[in-house]
Amino acid sequence: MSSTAAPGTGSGPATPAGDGPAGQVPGGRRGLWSVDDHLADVLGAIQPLDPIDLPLSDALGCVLVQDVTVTVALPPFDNSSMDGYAVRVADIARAGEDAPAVLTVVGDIAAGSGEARTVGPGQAARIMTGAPLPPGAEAVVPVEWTDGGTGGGPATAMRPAGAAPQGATGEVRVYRPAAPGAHVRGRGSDARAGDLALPAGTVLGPPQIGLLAAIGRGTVRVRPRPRVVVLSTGSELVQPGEKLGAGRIYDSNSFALTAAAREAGAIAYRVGAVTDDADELRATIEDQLIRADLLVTTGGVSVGAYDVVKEALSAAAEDEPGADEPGAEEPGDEERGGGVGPGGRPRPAGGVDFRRLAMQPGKPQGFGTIGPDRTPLLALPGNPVSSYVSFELFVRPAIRALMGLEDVHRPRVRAELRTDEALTSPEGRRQFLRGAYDAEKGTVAPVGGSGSHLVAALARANALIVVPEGTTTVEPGTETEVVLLG
Ligand SMILES: Nc1nc2c(c(=O)[nH]1)N[C@H]1C(S)=C(S)[C@@H](COP(=O)(O)OP(=O)(O)OC[C@H]3O[C@@H](n4cnc5c(N)ncnc54)[C@H](O)[C@@H]3O)O[C@H]1N2
Ligand code: MOO
Repeated sequence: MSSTAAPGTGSGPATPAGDGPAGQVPGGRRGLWSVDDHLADVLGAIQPLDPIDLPLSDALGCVLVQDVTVTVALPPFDNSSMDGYAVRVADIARAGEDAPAVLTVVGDIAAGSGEARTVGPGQAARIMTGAPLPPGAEAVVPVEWTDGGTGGGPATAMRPAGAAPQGATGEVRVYRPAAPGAHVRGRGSDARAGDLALPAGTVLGPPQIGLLAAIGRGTVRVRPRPRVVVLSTGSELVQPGEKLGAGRIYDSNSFALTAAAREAGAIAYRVGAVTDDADELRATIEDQLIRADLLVTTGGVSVGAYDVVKEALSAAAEDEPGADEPGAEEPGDEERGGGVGPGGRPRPAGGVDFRRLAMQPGKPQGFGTIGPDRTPLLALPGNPVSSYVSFELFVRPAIRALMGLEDVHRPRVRAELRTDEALTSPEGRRQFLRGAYDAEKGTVAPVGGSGSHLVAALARANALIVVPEGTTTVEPGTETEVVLLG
């Protein structure tokens, strides 16, 4: 790798971009924001959502905010782990193939039985898996160790109670002894009442949901899934399924990003494309605020005459107190407030800040808060690959931070670059190339080129190859940093 920067800066602490023609100050008016500074700015403005009580069936993937104690022992009572006969061990101590113990069957105990008859000396109760061990019984012998009450030698199964009700009475021959507790699942052997079932901070996966149900919890206190509204902009956009006119393209961003938001754990709402009309966009955003914990827009953040997101949200920010923005000094470098930028420059409490990042793709970005609840809004560039890469790097961590998850980032690995020709990357930009990562070989190969319109190549990729800011050429065989996509 011909490099002037240490590889792997993508996962390191915030570092100044220190590059670009416009200056050396990270987040400064004329500077480029580094990827890390932008991410830190976004995450710095995100608070985990307030906890709520959720029905168990809606809590998958959520973070528990309270310790949950076992109230009902697991299992709640001694019960059989086999279909068989509940017996007293002394009665079958000398049982063998040729000398079976013959016991009187005192009845059936099905799973769910409440009161069961006591098993006395010389007696057995026919018992089903999960049924409570009756008083007096000390062990269960599986039906395969008996004649099943037929008198016809070793059984393979019980006779159905409906077809052969006599199976619950009569005699049973037992061919093998059993130790006390054999085939009995003891009360509290899994968890005892008072034990900690799950500590606060647990991410609820299927097994944890199962445990909560097993101990009888109908609702749990968790941080909810964030509601994420995804809104694409562009008068050229047509919804899939509709007829494509001249100069029009299908809206793929809103679909890709809504799917990505769901995959990240959010409840995602896709809002079909809004045309390049600032009033319409403002009205749409206003309508959507009611159901949004986070807003994501795509398109309209560059320097064109119809870059509507910038126009609409910059105008909105002008109404915010303190939104003084005299003299943006170069195209694409306008900034709006909401917090304190990495350069230490104070920003007003609300509004969206449009900035350029030392990154490719994904250079133009907007971030800020909007509406009375200061809902975070990330304005992503419109190019499909740019918006997706930006989502992975900034929106996904934001969603996961809202959920209260500790682990907000995609995993990163190092892999050997497999390519015929050296890769080139623009000086001063952290490049995220699409790649095919092979975990077995520990290699990654570029998929498609660096163009931010290459959606077909993106669909064949499973990773992003990170080329650090100071690197302009990466030779085949170089160990590179790779972000693994889901
Ligand atoms: N003079 C300059 N032009 C551009 C610059 C620049 O610095 N100076 N930056 C370029 C970069 S980098 C990017 S990225 C784009 C970002 O532009 P916008 O965010 O304003 O996005 P649009 O202009 O609306 O669209 C860009 C491109 O993507 C297509 N698009 C938009 N939305 C969708 C969608 N929902 N589904 C599919 N495709 C979409 C759109 O048709 C355009 O082709 O600006 C560069 N220009
Ligand atoms: O930065 Mo743009 O996102 O290259 O395509």
